[in-house]
Amino acid sequence: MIDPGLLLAEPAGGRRRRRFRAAAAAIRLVWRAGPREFLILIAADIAMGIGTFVLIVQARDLLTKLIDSEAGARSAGVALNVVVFVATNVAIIIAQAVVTNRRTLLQERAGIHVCSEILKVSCLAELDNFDDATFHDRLQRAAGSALMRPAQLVQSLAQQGQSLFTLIATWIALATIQPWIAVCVLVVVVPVWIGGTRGGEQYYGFVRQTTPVDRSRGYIFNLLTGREPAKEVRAFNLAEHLTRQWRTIMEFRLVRMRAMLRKQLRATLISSVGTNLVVVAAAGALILLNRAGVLSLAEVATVAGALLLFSQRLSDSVGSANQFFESAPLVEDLQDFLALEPSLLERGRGERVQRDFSTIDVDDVSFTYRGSERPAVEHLSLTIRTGEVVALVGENGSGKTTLAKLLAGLYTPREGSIRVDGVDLREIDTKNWRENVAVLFQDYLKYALSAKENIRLGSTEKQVGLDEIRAAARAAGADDFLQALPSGYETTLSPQFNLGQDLSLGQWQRVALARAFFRDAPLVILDEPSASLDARAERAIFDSVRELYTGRTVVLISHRFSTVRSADRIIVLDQGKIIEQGTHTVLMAQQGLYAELFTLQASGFLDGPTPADPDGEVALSTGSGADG
Ligand SMILES: Nc1ncnc2c1ncn2[C@@H]1O[C@H](COP(=O)(O)OP(=O)(O)OP(=O)(O)O)[C@@H](O)[C@H]1O
Repeated sequence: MIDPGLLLAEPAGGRRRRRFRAAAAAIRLVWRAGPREFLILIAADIAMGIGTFVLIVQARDLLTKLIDSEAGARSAGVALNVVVFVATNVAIIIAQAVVTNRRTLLQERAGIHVCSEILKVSCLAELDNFDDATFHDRLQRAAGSALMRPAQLVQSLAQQGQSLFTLIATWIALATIQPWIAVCVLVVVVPVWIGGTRGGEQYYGFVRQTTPVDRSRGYIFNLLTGREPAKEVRAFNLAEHLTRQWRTIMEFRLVRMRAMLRKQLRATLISSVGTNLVVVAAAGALILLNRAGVLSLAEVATVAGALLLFSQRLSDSVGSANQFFESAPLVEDLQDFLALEPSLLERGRGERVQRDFSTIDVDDVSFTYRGSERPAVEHLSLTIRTGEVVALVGENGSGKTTLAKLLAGLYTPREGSIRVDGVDLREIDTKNWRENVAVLFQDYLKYALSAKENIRLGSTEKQVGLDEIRAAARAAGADDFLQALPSGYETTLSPQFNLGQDLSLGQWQRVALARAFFRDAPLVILDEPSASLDARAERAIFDSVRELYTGRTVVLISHRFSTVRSADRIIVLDQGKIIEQGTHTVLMAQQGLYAELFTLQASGFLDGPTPADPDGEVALSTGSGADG
């Protein structure tokens, strides 16, 4: 479990400058998402500000005429004032409705736009990034902010603009009636505004502190609710234990949240008490000024109305400023995450390779995983020629899968290089190289999609019919059982979905093999392709490997020696280093680690101890040994 004390410090740099950058970034993102809605919103906000100013002026004129003027002059002007007042009010109501409507639409558009930008970066990121907790934290914060924050930031800016506009308009109206009150209001309002906007910043601190534990919380929640983990969680009675862990995290979160909310509450109290004090003090002043004969009754009524509006706008302004300070750092995070895109794109660009390349040179390659101290592979050198079937064997953790991932271009060597016909993989277009590689991973994915789609995902660019998909399934020995499913190849391979059906592990492995067969690539990497296959299937498939992959290069990883003995070359890895290589016969004759492991495995099938057989003629009771 993640240490709850793992708190990340806020990034360094000028805070004001960063907020300004965030606001600019949010405006850019929202503008790109919906320029039309954006313009309509701005126009409506400005119109509402102007409308409010007109309302105050009209109200003052109206009251002056009603209270102070002669009856004749009164009736002439009042009608016009009433018409303008009502029309302005209606215009404001319409503008408000438009703002609400367009804001919802713009928020949705901005969410879609930002989410697709995040997906772009996340899909471009290298496998290496996914081994990095900080990357996951950033991704989580970016994804958490994507739907709402940019639009919220722009909205808070627009609201702030509108509130400020109205505040200034009201203040000017006040100043024209009674300058002293206007000056007093200004002196009190500024500190109230600053104090009230402290709360927004607190939220970001809370999000940053809790991101790592939030990811743990999500992970445990998925363990407790997912279909895949359900069997083990039940078989090992893990539910209580995991729920307790989940609660501990939630309580940690709650403690942090309480502290944050306390600070926010303090800020809100400062602001609302301050604002109300302004209104009460001003009302008292108005009564005194009226009694002293400085202000007429009409002026008192107008100033009182303006002050009420002022206090309302002041709370709006504090509210939107809080929202700004809450959203700005999150948008900054989002912006930083999206800023990874150009460098990732640049890293992925490069030369294209020909499909008919002739050699892959692994030259003194070392690779250490992030956060690991020991290299997973160290100073590896080998040459793989087109058409060769090369097998990688070795004990658990010896570096076979790591070498396969390096060959597939999923990781970049920390030292040394992998060259395809002399060109370093670092200089080859990533997407293009991946098109040339078909990998069947040890932990392949079981897509909860139709059987057809599960195979077709091997090559989404191919426009083919069911016949080609069935041909790949047939090669992997999957056609019969897929055809027999309730809706044949259209059956969803998961009971989580309507009329879906699961497969056995061995059947799944055949589907995954079919996917790799379907990807017509010149380099095929099969990592433990027969781990779940029955003896007959294994024999049938590996007897046909050469025929299926004629002219292609196959890198085969397996602990089942019956699968690898027919390879052109067997590479034996130990603690990340190549310790032996050659054909089965040569390696058996060397009496090294390969011979030892082979003999050990073969003896498991026999009654008595088995001497190492240099010709590979060990009588396996499964009968699964191909010719060496
Ligand atoms: N993502 C990772 N982050 C850190 N270390 C890793 C990662 N993946 C593998 N390792 C480590 O790298 C070393 C080599 O692992 P690798 O998966 O290449 O071994 P392998 O020979 O394929 O093992 P197996 O036969 O068990 O599949 C191991 O010590 C393993 O713990």
